[in-house]
Amino acid sequence: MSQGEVQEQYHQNSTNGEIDDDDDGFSGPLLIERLEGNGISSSDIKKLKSAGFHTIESIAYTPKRNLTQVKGISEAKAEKISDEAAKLVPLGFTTASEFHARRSELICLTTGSKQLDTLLGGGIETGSITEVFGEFRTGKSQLCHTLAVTCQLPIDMGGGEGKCLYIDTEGTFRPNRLVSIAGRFGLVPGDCLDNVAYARAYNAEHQLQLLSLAAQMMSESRFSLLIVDSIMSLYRTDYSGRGELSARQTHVAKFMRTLQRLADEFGIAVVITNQVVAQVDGMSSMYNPDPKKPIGGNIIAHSSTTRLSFKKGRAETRICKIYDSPCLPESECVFAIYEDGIGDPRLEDDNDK
Ligand SMILES: Nc1ncnc2c1ncn2[C@@H]1O[C@H](COP(=O)(O)OP(=O)(O)OP(=O)(O)O)[C@@H](O)[C@H]1O
Repeated sequence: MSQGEVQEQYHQNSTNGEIDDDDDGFSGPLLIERLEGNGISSSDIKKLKSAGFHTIESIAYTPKRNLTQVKGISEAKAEKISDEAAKLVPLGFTTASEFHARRSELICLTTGSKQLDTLLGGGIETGSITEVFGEFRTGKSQLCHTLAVTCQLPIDMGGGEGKCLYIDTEGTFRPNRLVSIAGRFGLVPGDCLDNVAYARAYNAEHQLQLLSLAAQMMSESRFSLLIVDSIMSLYRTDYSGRGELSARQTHVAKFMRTLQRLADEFGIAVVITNQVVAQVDGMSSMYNPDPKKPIGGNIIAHSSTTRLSFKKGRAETRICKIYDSPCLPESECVFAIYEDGIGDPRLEDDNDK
């Protein structure tokens, strides 16, 4: 099946699903078609769309010189398009109180664990990137599966009333996990699966291309979550050695910037998982007997808004520590992995002690 066919199939399936795109409460992004007129033709719109620009926000957040790189868009045209977008998307200063009011309306997606939600100040924040890193079996993918379900819930149940886009780079996505989790939250398993758009990424270039497709799908349907599980694994195999490090980091930076743009443009939550490596510098091993750090260097560190460290606890319990956040203290909590998803440690686990 071609990419176009896959997408069409997805749309056909999703029309029967639970998420209602015509919901009155949905104030989505401004579709790029609204720019037509004032010297901007439908053929210009078509060119921009084929270059991955589907919303006026995406134009407003992009430097003019990037628009001139779109095939068939001249410098003068890029100027015009950019100016028109700037008229519709606020790009100037706002008061802190206005910004505060806007932030207080931010939706958080429930993780399935009350303790974890409390640690995170309500759950996984929409409009920003949350990175979850840890060793294997620490529950990173299990959290992703749980969020792929909870993001579909009504807002008053801790959801985002939107679909989920799931980019899987390691082949660890298991739809049967969604079925088990859907039951716990009272969702119809079939609908729940239809509301998750899944793509397996096969190389770093493909991983980036999938984001263009994601932008198009988000402009056509209501999504509340984008997952990349895991962010660096294809880079580790596609780029090897010190000699390719700079090229790798440039590509990672582009990927992260595109993720942030999608978060800003569509107000979705972006969740990425990351692997860890042993930290070898002397100071860290002096205070920590088993020091591990997430991979991807400063690029990942600076472009993830919230960074969470997962560690294994006893049996099915896991520990989440806030590693970096613009507004949360460095505290931690215990959660657990169950057949029906992430949750708070249950009483019988305490009795085992
Ligand atoms: N159906 C289930 N019920 C309960 N626990 C489960 C279930 N499926 C998986 N787990 C537990 O989840 C853990 C694996 O978590 P997860 O797949 O999220 O690891 P990860 O952190 O993503 O690791 P990796 O880096 O290897 O992908 C295992 O300990 C496993 O026992």
